[in-house]
Amino acid sequence: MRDWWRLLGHITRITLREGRRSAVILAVLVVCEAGVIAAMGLSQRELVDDSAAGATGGVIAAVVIGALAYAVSAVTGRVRGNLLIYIVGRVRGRVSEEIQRRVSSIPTITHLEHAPYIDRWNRIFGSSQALSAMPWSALNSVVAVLGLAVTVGLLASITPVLCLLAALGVPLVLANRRADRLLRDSRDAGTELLRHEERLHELCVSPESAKEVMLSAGGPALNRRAAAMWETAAVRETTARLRGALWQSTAWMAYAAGFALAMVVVARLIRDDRSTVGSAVLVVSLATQLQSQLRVVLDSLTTAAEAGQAVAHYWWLRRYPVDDSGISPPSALTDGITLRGVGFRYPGAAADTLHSVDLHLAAGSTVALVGANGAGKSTLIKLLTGLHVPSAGSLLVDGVPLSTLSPFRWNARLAGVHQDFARLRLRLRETVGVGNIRFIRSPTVVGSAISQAGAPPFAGLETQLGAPFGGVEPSLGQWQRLALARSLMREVAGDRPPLCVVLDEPTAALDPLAEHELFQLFVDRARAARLAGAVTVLVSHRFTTVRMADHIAVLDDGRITEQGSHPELMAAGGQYAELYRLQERAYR
Ligand SMILES: Nc1ncnc2c1ncn2[C@@H]1O[C@H](COP(=O)(O)OP(=O)(O)OP(=O)(O)O)[C@@H](O)[C@H]1O
Repeated sequence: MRDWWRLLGHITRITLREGRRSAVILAVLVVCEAGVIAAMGLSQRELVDDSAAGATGGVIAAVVIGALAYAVSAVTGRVRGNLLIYIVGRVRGRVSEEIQRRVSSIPTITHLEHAPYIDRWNRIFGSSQALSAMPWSALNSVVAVLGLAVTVGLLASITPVLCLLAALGVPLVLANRRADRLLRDSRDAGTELLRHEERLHELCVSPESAKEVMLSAGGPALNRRAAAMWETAAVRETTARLRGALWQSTAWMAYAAGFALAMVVVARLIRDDRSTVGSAVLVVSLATQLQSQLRVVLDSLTTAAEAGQAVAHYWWLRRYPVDDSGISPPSALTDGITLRGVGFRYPGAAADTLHSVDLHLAAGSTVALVGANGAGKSTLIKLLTGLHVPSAGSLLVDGVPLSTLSPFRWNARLAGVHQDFARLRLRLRETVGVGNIRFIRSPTVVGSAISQAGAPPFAGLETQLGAPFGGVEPSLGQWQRLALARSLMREVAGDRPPLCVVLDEPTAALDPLAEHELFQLFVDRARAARLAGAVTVLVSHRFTTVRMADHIAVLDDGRITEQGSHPELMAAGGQYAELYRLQERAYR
């Protein structure tokens, strides 16, 4: 509950910052609207009773109050709705920005790769509306409860038994909510089916997959499956609608019966001279408003509760460790990077991916990681770059644990390309320039990075990339060169040289000659950067490239089985030598 209040305070402060005057007007309107219902009912009662008694002054006063109440109701309803959309929209923008900023400032990628975390983000983003509306749902709840209390008080003032009418409004509102919930649940349950249905259709129309679908002649079967899924979801939704309508009709019948009984009670009171015709009018007026008042109370309580659920996720995010208090990495490596007994298990995985890895990446050297698919090479790269944190052992940078370095300052001293490089379909200048955002507008720096990576210049730096955006669609190899160019941006711009360059199959999509040239380029750079002691870590399945490395580590099922220089490993005659000879024979 403390978290709820703290968040309410936080969102209220954002609301006041975003539009203090609009917020104050809205708050006044919300409070005014609560009094309007009672004023309208009372003015109608006075109008009828004073007309019957021939009290002209009373009639005029009732007409003026009634007219004012109607006018306020009409104006406030419209203005209030628009103001609420405006204010909550602005606050939502700020809240979403804050959430995005926090998510992107987490230095590791664990939270982006694993289902429980991803579900949390989705829930936090999904509830940004409820969070932004928190001050209003809280105020609405308080005002609606007060308004309801006034209505019930007025009914009780005629005769206490009429309070039961308010009680009959509750099933009505609950039935409406149940109908909404049934519909929502059916849609939630259908979401997965519809997502599959959409994916199946996408398979048939997206250029990448359509080729395979055509080859396998599987199009009609996929379409049939997709249609069946859509139908199942549609039937579920229709059934939910019918069930909801049944609940609503039953509750309306009960409310209508209660209303009729209330009118009988009032009629008897009038007959016995214990009440007036005006009171009957008041009952009709209040009874018609009661249901909407109850709905507002329950709706605002629901919104507050929804926000309450989001509160827990929100504070979880706020408390997620984003620690940048660590020390700076050294300006140059003298010893290198050492892995001591490093183990790693992905969150939620049943087994470790890396087991007791001992490896020394000497300053200024080039180290190649080789091994079968799934051996753990990319995972090791992710640990070196701080994208994941080892589950066991230690990773030392010049003898200092990586965990004690500032993750952001360590990031700033990394360069390279990951296996799953991004295809940024922007303008060529931006696609490459994001590698060093300060120089994204510099044609000299961007142009130089492009030419050093041997990436195509296309029709100039402002060329739009990506066929879906009406631009040029680079080939896979060209995309990979663009990723390489991106990774060169920091160095080309003259930033501090990297301490660690990771190249995870950076040239898998390149032809062998291009791969050889590019790797040579990176090796030369690494040698040139020897002063900074940069370590270059390369993952490749091509042994002609791998043999150029100073040190080679062979990974098998998350363990290092062999390591040494190319001649040493060849002389040892182990797995490396066998694989090397196999590839050599294949290329002969
Ligand atoms: N995000 C992840 N969550 C859970 N398990 C993962 C994740 N990424 C990789 N793995 C698992 O870790 C193991 C090692 O994967 P990794 O990508 O490091 O292998 P690799 O040696 O680089 O393979 P390849 O040569 O195919 O690129 C695999 O069994 C893989 O299924």
